Amino acid sequence: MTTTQPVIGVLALQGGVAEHLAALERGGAVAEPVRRPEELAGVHGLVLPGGESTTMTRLLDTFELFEPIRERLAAGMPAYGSCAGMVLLGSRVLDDRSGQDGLRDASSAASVRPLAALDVVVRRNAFGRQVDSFETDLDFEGIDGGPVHAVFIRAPLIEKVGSDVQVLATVAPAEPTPPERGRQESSRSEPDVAAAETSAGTIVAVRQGPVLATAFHPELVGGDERVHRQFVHMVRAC
Ligand SMILES: NC(=O)CC[C@H](N)C(=O)O
Repeated sequence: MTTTQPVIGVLALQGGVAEHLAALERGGAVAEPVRRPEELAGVHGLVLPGGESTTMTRLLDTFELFEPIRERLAAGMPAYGSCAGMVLLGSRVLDDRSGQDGLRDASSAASVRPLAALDVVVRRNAFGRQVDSFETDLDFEGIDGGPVHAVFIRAPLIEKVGSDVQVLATVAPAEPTPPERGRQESSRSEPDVAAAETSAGTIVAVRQGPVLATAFHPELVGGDERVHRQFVHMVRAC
């Protein structure tokens, strides 16, 4: 349409690239896939999509994009990460509770190397097997027009935030699942309990300056691009 539309890149190494490109276009941006440093240089902001943060870490190295993206972020480029993208934008990454407690920071040689654009501690695959994937409606600070429908897929959550980080949405405490009639209490599996505790009041969307992150996938909800529109506004404001 016009030159006033910001150009927003979507990191296109793996994951839900097409959905983000479409949501950004609907949200008022010119959206471009980014696979090479030269493509990164031409965008005003960048979306890091969902997928697998370990795989994306490897691909960022292979495509020689880790350092250029880190530098742009350090220089104030607006960014939005969903799910695995949120993991990559964090400062420290914890593994899921079933694995070793892999506390990793931006300087360690680990399977997930975060870009450290957000002062948060992120736990991968945090919701446990019972709620591996789920959908819910969330109040989202700064987004009008009612709750945002949120799709969580093997989602991370944010365990700690720095003082400059604004919490935009949390998952409400889960209702404990009543045991089925006639079912032995002892037959209830561990993950039921663990999942209920983990999802209680946990942080699933944050903003720090020009960086936005959600543990869920708004790009998968057709007909509602309010989160992407919010990011387009953030890019315009920079
Ligand atoms: N839907 C997703 O992006 C899943 C994220 C994935 N579990 C990870 O840790 O990278």
